[in-house]
Amino acid sequence: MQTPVATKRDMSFAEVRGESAGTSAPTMTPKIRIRNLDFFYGSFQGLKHIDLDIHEGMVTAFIGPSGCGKSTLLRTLNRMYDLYPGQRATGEILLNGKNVLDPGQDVNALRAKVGMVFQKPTPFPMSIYENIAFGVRLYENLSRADMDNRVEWALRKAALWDEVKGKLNQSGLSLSGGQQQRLCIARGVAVKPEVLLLDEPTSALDPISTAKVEELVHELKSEYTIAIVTHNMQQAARVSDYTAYMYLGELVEFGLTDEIFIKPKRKETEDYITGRFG
Ligand SMILES: Nc1ncnc2c1ncn2[C@@H]1O[C@H](COP(=O)(O)OP(=O)(O)OP(=O)(O)O)[C@@H](O)[C@H]1O
Repeated sequence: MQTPVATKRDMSFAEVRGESAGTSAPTMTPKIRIRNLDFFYGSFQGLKHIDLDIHEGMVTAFIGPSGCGKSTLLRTLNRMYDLYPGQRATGEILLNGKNVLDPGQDVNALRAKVGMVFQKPTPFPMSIYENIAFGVRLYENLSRADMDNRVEWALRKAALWDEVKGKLNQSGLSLSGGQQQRLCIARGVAVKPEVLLLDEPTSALDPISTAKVEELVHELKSEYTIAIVTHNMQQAARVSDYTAYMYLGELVEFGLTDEIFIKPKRKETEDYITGRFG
């Protein structure tokens, strides 16, 4: 009889964390390694000693009660906080092995590799076409034909092409909320990032648009590493491979989504998942 091949769903927490479990099962490749990460808003510590691996080609969900630090953690990954005085991070965030917190890190280059989509759809006040071309031009000098192809490619990736192909010159603001959010996702993928950060991307959307964005996350993960913050535990269970449960700036538990939702190791996680918390 043949020995069944281990899938990622069969792996133990130790293997998921890259620790040796004493077996020959393959270990996952971390795209981002977070080590001893602290984050401060002035004197307030928003993140405490976070250690976490975000695996390549997988979806990692950050869940936890309001104010636990989910968005803060997401915003450290592409140094979005740099724009705000008094906010600082210490520790290591290794992207492809290089610490993005190093003072010498080119922040624009980092944001090209690590794109972000925000909670509220934020199209630029310009045409649908320009919403996508604008970001691409910051990083690449494409011919008109190549840019046309890139815009179409990104809109197809975001499952929006069929709805907008006849009106690319109309304002991005003329689209519905759900379409605007998919336009923002198209804008995010258009620059071909390695990692896509989604901060509650469906919280302002109706159930049909939410389902479309969730499908999209599923499609995109074959090419991108995705981290998603969500308040919606069903959504985390549906879209993610790994889940990180946070509380008061600390990472309480991290593991395969199936394990976190079916058999969490920590009582705090179980209380949150089962709705006994808060
Ligand atoms: N600009 C800021 N200045 C000071 N403190 C902040 C700032 N932004 C967030 N915080 C604090 O940092 C902590 C973490 O906030 P964060 O927004 O990361 O939480 P969250 O888990 O994403 O919450 P929510 O689910 O409500 O969006 C909270 O205590 C919050 O009050």
